[in-house]
Amino acid sequence: MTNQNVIVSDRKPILGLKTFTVSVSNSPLFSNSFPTYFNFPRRKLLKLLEVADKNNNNLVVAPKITSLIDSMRDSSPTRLRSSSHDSVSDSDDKTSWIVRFPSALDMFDEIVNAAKGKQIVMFLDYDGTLSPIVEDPDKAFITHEMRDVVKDVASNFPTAIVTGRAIDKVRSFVKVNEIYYAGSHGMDIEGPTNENSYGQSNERVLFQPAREFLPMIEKVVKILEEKTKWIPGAMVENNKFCLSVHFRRVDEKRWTALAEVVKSVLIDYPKLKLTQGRKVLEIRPTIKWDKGQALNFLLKSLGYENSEDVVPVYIGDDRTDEDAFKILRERGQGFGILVSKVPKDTNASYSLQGPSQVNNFLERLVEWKRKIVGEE
Ligand SMILES: O=P(O)(O)OC[C@H]1O[C@H](O[C@H]2O[C@H](CO)[C@@H](O)[C@H](O)[C@H]2O)[C@H](O)[C@@H](O)[C@@H]1O
Repeated sequence: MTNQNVIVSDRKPILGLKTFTVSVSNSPLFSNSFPTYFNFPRRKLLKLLEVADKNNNNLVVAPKITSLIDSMRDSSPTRLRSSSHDSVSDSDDKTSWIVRFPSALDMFDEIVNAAKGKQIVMFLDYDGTLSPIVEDPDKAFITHEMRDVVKDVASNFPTAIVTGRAIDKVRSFVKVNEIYYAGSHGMDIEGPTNENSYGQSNERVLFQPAREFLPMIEKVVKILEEKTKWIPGAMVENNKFCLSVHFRRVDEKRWTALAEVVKSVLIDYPKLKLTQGRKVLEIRPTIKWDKGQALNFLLKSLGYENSEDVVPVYIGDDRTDEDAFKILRERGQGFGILVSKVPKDTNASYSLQGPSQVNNFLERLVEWKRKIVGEE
């Protein structure tokens, strides 16, 4: 049993169950590093865990592959489903959802009234927020109109793009230098490269809390590229301090195989964790750092750590943006705006239906700011 990683499936507490599904890898018997699954009686499993513990092996509690596949089917953040037994229809759901999370365009006056005399700081997610979701991640371009409005926003408010992508990639799409970029889900933070209206420039790298993981991520990218190349449509994207395994173009029949490859590779990397976005499995360091922490870091860098006079506005469409929405709720400041056409479970306060509504919202914000500056 030495040098084996034991994965106990199911998140249920161990003591309550009679049998468990266990996967074993790295054994000479299973050298292809695909996980092998066994059903174990509870008593035998506890013995196995005892041995694993004595041998200092890793013990990882992981979700069952079936629950991973289920959540791969869900959109991100989790889509709300109407429950058939209480005969709530999809349209009823949508109506009650839009009442709870009204359009940020309809609530525009409330938002800017709350910001009067205060400093708005803008946080913008990239994919699905500034650019529409497309099949090929390398072709997720933004429109000229969106680029222009982002530039205008950046010259009126401190602005950051907060993304799961590598900074270099997202900068090559956005092509605006007067803003902050927080790439790799906030684990790579850079300041503006051109001086912005706030005199902030040339600081470049501000914070990289996962620097030590760089070689590990590079290695895992290579392993996954190799192990997924037989799955048509699968694509591994190196996002510097994290990586994405895309399945948007993979036939659903092969999702289980892909998820199993990813999970089997991760068995050897207990310091990496698996999360999910929109048709993408994301692998990142287990450090306690996410888009919400990046938002706090940037507000602190801008001098607003304990300020009452700041209104952070965060616009995003993905499960990972929920970390930032949650931080805004905890701070009791600003507004989270979820970009979604369908009801989703969210910590945001308002909603917008897609990048073109985001564009409208940003235009109105710039107009409003120009008007109040003109009046002063
Ligand atoms: O934080 P974000 O900026 O939203 O980045 C999250 C992921 O976005 C990208 O993938 C998503 O957009 C692709 C292009 O539209 C789409 O093909 C894919 O299915 C989406 O998941 C990016 O490629 C990923 O690396 C990011 O993790």
